[in-house]
Amino acid sequence: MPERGLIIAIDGPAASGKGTLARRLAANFGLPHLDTGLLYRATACALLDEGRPLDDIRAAVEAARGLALCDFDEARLRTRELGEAASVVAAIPQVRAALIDMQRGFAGRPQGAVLDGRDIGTVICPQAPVKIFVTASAEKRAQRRALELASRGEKVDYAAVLADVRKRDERDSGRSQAPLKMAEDAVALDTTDLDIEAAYRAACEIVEERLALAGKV
Ligand SMILES: Nc1ncnc2c1ncn2[C@@H]1O[C@H](COP(=O)(O)OP(=O)(O)OP(=O)(O)O)[C@@H](O)[C@H]1O
Ligand SMILES: Nc1ccn([C@@H]2O[C@H](COP(=O)(O)O)[C@@H](O)[C@H]2O)c(=O)n1
Repeated sequence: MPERGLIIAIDGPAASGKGTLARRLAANFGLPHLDTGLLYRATACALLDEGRPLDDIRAAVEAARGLALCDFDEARLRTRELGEAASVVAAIPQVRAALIDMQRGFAGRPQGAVLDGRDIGTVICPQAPVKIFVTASAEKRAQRRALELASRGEKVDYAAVLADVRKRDERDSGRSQAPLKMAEDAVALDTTDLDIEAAYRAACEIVEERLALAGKV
C-alpha cells in the first residue's frame, strides 16, 4: 500500500493508452481515478447541446464551472466528434483556469489519486512523485482508436481517425496554455509495441522505481 496522498500523474497524446493504464494503476494501488479529458469533453458537449459555437468563451467557462465530477455520460462523451470538440475548448485559457480547482481538489484527496490528461505532471500536479508520459506512434494510436470507436458502434474510417489524431496532437501541443508536453521529471513509456498487459507491467515498474527513489516504499 502506498503512503497517504500518493499522486500518480499520467499524460500523453490521444489514444496512447493513458486511461487504460491509469484505471489499472488506480485499481492496483487502491486510489481514485480521474480521466481529465472527460472534463473538456463534457464542456464541449454542453456547448454543442446549447447550440453554441465552441469559441463562445463566456458560455464555455460557464459550462466548465457547472460540471460535476459524478455525472458524466461516458458513452456519449467518448465519440470522435467530442474528442475533436474537446480539444478546441481545451485551447481556451479561461476554460482551463475554470477546471483547475476541480482537478487539484480531486488530486488532494487524503488517500491520493491517479489523474490522466495532458497537463497533469506539468500544471495540475507538478508535485506528483510519479509522472508517466505515455506515447505510441500516431498510426498505432489511430488503429486502437478506430477499433474502440467501431466497438462502440461508431462508423469509422481509419484514414479519418489518423487525421484526427494528428490534428489533435498538433492543437494540443501547440496551444499557448498548458500544452501537451512531457514534464522534466516524468518517465516516458512508449506503448507502440506493447500490448495492454505489457504496458501495464512497464507502468507498474515505473511506479515502484519512482516510489523507491522518493523513499516512499
Ligand atoms: N497497449 C495497448 N495495446 C493495444 N490497445 C491498447 C493499448 N492501450 C490501450 N489500448 C486501447 O486503445 C484504446 C485507447 O486507449 P485509452 O482510452 O486508454 O487511451 P487514452 O490515451 O486514454 O485516450 P484519450 O486521451 O483519447 O482519452 C482503447 O480501446 C484501449 O483499450
Ligand atoms: N488534462 C487534459 C485532458 C484533456 N485535454 C483536452 O481534451 C481533449 C480530449 O481528451 P481525451 O483525453 O479524452 O482524448 C484532448 O485532445 C485535449 O485537448 C486537455 O487539454 N488537458
